[in-house]
Amino acid sequence: MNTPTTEQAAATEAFSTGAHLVIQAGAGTGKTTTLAMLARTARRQGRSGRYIAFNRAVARHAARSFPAKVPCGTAHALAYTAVGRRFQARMNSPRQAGWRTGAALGIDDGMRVRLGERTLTNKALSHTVLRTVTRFCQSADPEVASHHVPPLRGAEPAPLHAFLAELVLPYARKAWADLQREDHGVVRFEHDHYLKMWALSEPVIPADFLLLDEAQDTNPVVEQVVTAQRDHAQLVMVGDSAQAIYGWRGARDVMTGFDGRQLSLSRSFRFGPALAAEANRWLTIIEAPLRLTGAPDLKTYVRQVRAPEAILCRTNARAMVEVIRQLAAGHRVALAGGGEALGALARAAHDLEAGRRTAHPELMLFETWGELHEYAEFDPAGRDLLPLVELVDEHGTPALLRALQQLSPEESAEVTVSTAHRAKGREWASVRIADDFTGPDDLDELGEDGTPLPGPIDLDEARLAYVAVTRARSLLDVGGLSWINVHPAGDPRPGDGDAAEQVSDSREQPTKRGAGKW
Ligand SMILES: Nc1ncnc2c1ncn2[C@@H]1O[C@H](COP(=O)(O)OP(=O)(O)OP(=O)(O)O)[C@@H](O)[C@H]1O
Repeated sequence: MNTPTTEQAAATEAFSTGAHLVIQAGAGTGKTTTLAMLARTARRQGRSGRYIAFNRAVARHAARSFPAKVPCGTAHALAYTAVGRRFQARMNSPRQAGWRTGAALGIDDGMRVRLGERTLTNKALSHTVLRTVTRFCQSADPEVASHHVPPLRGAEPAPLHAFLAELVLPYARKAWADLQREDHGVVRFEHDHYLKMWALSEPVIPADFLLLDEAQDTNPVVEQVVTAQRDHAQLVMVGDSAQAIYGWRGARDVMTGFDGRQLSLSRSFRFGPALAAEANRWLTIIEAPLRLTGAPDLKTYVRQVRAPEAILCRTNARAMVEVIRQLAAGHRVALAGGGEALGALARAAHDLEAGRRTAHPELMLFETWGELHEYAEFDPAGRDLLPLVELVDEHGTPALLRALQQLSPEESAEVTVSTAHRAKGREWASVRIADDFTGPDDLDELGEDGTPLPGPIDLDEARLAYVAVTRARSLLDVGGLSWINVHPAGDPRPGDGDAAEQVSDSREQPTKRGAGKW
């Protein structure tokens, strides 16, 4: 058993008082070990409770170090026991195309509606109806409403979206009503559906304490259920606000603003002081309350790495380029999360190039490759698709599909390519940051030396950079993030007002480069 650090001892001590807690656990600081310490303390006090994670893999990892009597599971598992099991028969129904579900809900097969410059087909409408229900299920709202209707690529302007919402809502409400039937229905029953039904039933979780992991990226529906327990259960929100990178998907950082005693874990067990210093530059930019301390006995070098174990990219398109390069160099390559999503996009691009509409949910409003090209190049809403469009233009879809077929499983790969988003929660001995983590554009102003001043750093980009650099144990090649070495905010001195002005919060202004999905 590990001897607790001062911070771990302080967390255990605070936990034993029964107070609500927020534990900011920096990257690699032994979060699970600490939570298991809390769980053991509770057992000694004769208190019962549970650990809640956002996915099963994380819950299983925690269960390995937790006392047997403290269950580790997901919010979905709790909801399944309470509500979901009643819908078992519906969950096993075969998958069917969205347009068939749409037809069963009354969407006419031949339906075509003009949406600005684009045409909404029955397929696109059906898909949007189902996405609307999912978004409602992930929200804390009591009813399906127009803000749950997802923005459609190519039809983002507000009047078009309002028109779309009017079309979608009656079908979405019908779909939600259909889902209430336990025995059979026309909409395929998914896990998010019973989670929402459970949340709407205002459940009381019988527990003296609840440990919510990854609390910096919590769905509003889970946040609502967990925070509603605060009068009878001790709540412990654990995670790292500096790693909140799913805000664009509707996740919320429940830790910031939660009324509880604030604690932190800052001593890294993953890497040494040199990497901690690199991570701290980003934490300073984010204005996080936490600064990491590297493990003195671990040597981590920050320098160029020729053959890293992992290459972390900002976009999926760049990940694809890295896969092609590594294959060309004769390496066995894995793509974290597999190649399915990119394969679907490559096939969609292929359809559009052939002048056919695609069934890909993101690109359903486009009729030709040229249309998508124009959207990505000239519409600010489509700008994040530009890397993908350029990738297809440069390599061609057959080459992309061929490369995806040559992927190896991670266990046997020499190098794993991943997006920074997918790399969250993971670690490798050596990591290189890919070149698509470019710095902010220069301002129009010139500095004293006559060169253009660099623009402010987007805070969402800085959080992603922090996640990326903290994945390495022994070697980090900062690669595409090297621009931080010459940016005024890269090494701010205490009280350096100019440097503090060199950051911008994308919660206030939309990010220039989109959410970083593609
Ligand atoms: N007090 C301690 N003394 C020595 N080693 C420790 C201590 N606390 C945690 N560790 C070690 O740190 C490593 C990471 O811990 P753990 O598995 O709890 O982290 P995690 O929750 O998986 O990851 P992260 O901290 O990155 O979120 C483990 O090898 C663990 O044994």
